[in-house]
Amino acid sequence: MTREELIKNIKSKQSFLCVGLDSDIKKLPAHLLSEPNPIFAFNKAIIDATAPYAVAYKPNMAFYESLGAKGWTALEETVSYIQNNYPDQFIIADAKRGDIGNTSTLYARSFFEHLGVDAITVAPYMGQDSVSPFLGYDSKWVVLLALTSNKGSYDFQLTEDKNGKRLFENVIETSQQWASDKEMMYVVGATQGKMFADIRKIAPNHFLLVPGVGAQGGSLEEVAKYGMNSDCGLLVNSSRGIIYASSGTDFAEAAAREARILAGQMSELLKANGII
Ligand SMILES: O=c1ccn([C@@H]2O[C@H](COP(=O)(O)O)[C@@H](O)[C@H]2O)c(=O)[nH]1
Repeated sequence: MTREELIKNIKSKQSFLCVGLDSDIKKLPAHLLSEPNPIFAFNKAIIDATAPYAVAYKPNMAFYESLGAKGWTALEETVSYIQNNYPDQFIIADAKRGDIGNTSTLYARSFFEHLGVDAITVAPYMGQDSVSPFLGYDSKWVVLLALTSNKGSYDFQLTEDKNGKRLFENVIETSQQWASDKEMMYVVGATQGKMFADIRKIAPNHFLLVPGVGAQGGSLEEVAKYGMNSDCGLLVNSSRGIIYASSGTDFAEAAAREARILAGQMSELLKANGII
């Protein structure tokens, strides 16, 4: 999906919601466990219920890989289901990959050519040759970890060099020499609040993938206040807050309700910022 198509979808849906498919076999509603592929059955119901309110889905690889071959099958079926039934949805593999060049090349092939997702999260720690194999695929994206939502973001990402530049700023500035805002986004945690203003000073146009609202307590209003740009420039993810809103037979309706609430707030924020 191109940047223009993503922006068009955000405007027409009046939403910048990304639903996180962190589908944990141990948390599935009991009645799904007798299905031949419980994770896919769960995802399918969640997708059908939330698609009207979302522009993106983000399956996190850990939840699939931890189940071995069955998990990968569930992932493939989920990606195909979205592509066949909701072709306007942007699909992000939250894989946090990145390795020496020849290994990254095969990761890129696996996610972009085999699985066929639109984007993959990549860790910047190993530098340009670990990231560049993911670039140059038509309409595919690298989502580079910049300033994450967790407490550990303080351990390295916020440390300063001798000129006072923080590591996450270095990552964002340097990586802009590798790719444009048409194929690179950054992960910035919703829990980082006012730090979005600092990020917008060095990356005014890039899309930011923002996890951390809902279960982690980040504020959607604050993210929009400091992080929204004239194209919106945000994909805000919620996983547990949506997909586990109920553990009963009404789980899909409950997910739809949570997604609708978030999308309603997003619509107001898009209007308040003159984007729609
Ligand atoms: O900084 C980061 C980067 C990635 N994540 C991932 O996003 C979701 C968040 O899930 P919630 O249930 O909405 O908290 C999950 O897949 C994380 O691995 C993140 O949280 N922070």
